Amino acid sequence: MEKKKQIAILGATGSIGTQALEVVRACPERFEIRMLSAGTNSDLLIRQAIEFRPKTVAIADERKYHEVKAALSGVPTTVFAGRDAMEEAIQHSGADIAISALVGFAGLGPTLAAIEAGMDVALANKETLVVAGQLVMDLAAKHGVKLLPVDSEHSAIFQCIVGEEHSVIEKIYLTASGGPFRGKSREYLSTVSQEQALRHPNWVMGAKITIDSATLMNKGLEVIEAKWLFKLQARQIDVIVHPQSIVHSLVQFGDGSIKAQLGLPDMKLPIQYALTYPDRAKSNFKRFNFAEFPALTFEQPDTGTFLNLALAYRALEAGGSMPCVLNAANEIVVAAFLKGEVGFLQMSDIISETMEVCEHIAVPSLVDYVEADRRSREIAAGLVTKSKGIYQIAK
Ligand SMILES: NC(=O)C1=CN([C@@H]2O[C@H](COP(=O)(O)OP(=O)(O)OC[C@H]3O[C@@H](n4cnc5c(N)ncnc54)[C@H](OP(=O)(O)O)[C@@H]3O)[C@@H](O)[C@H]2O)C=CC1
Ligand SMILES: CC(=O)[C@@H](O)[C@H](O)COP(=O)(O)O
Ligand SMILES: [Mn+2]
Repeated sequence: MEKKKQIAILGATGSIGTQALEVVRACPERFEIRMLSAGTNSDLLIRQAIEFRPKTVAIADERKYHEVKAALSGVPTTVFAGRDAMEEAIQHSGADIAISALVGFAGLGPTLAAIEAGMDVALANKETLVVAGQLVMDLAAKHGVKLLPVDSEHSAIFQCIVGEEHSVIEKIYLTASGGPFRGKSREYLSTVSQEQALRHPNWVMGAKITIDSATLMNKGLEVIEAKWLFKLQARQIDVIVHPQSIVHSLVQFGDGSIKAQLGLPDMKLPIQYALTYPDRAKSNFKRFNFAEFPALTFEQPDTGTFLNLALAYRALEAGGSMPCVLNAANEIVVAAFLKGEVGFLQMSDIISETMEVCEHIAVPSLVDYVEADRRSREIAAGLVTKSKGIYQIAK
């Protein structure tokens, strides 16, 4: 009987975190939970900890410490709370693999802590690689740990290249659903609401990534993520819109052959593959039925309407701290859009302006990334405040 894989989940209460726990629940003979974390959702974290009895839990919101500690008094779990709680809980967990399922820049520190603790990382938090790709890849190499993609497109590519030499990869195609506003004009987009933007056609996900899908920033972030995961140049990464989200991505090889990975839109499959790699475990996930999808279609992204994809390629070409600046500005505008402070189209304008004015560092250290993130947020927030009045009067 093989030893059970010991798992830490950063962001256990979110969309990826809860689906990861479904995968673990379905395979108790393979997996055991060692660490769980939440931002503020103490109720769910407590229920998860009572069910899975991890060695450690972390709650970022310090005010929830006593509540979580009291609720887990009958469970052999150490509770950490506050700013460094996730790093501490990871270090003390003894896990073999960490699922990085936090959202945004907040995922970087805990993911680095998992790597430093010698854990493999099942990476959903794409922002970690967008912000500090070189640093993360170097640290993973130094500690001899694997970065296993969870993002559906990157998992698809990873599955397509198993057994292939890196030198035979000519290019990759990342598929994009096109989001809820595929085919819409800029005039239409100027009045769309948060509720409309949150209605993804195929996937149920957290709010931030759902807005990123609607603006195509998600695909921009994924282009940068792919560069680091698969050691590719920007010109080797293309985006193709595929509204059915069945073909999760494709790889073209030097002989012209293309491999694709297909399946129903269900994140449990890429999560499970990352946890069992190099094995492919059985599952009872719902199977694809050709009768339900008589046509799988593909079209070019509308980059004249959705400007974020070009901004992401620009950040990738500039390198250094620019992808970090792009990411921070994007986090600010997405939060502002969700609060009704800026309109849909203003998001790209503010990101673009932030990238123009924020200082660029060619070879950043971790401290430089933290500062670039802070400075970009400051600039973007200032631009949000400036445009807020104009947007609200126009509404
Ligand atoms: N959802 C999906 O299907 C997919 C997601 N991804 C990527 O995976 C990552 C997670 O996405 P998703 O699960 O949708 O996000 P959610 O918003 O659903 O979940 C985020 C998780 O992170 C926690 N969290 C958020 N902010 C902080 C913080 N500052 N400190 C500590 N914990 C925090 C939340 O805790 P709490 O619940 O307490 O707020 C929650 O557990 C993102 O990077 C996303 O791009 C990639 C592909 C698909
Ligand atoms: C499930 C997943 O990996 C998401 O990143 C998804 O791809 C988002 O859909 P879009 O293709 O609309 O960005
Ligand atoms: Mn994706």
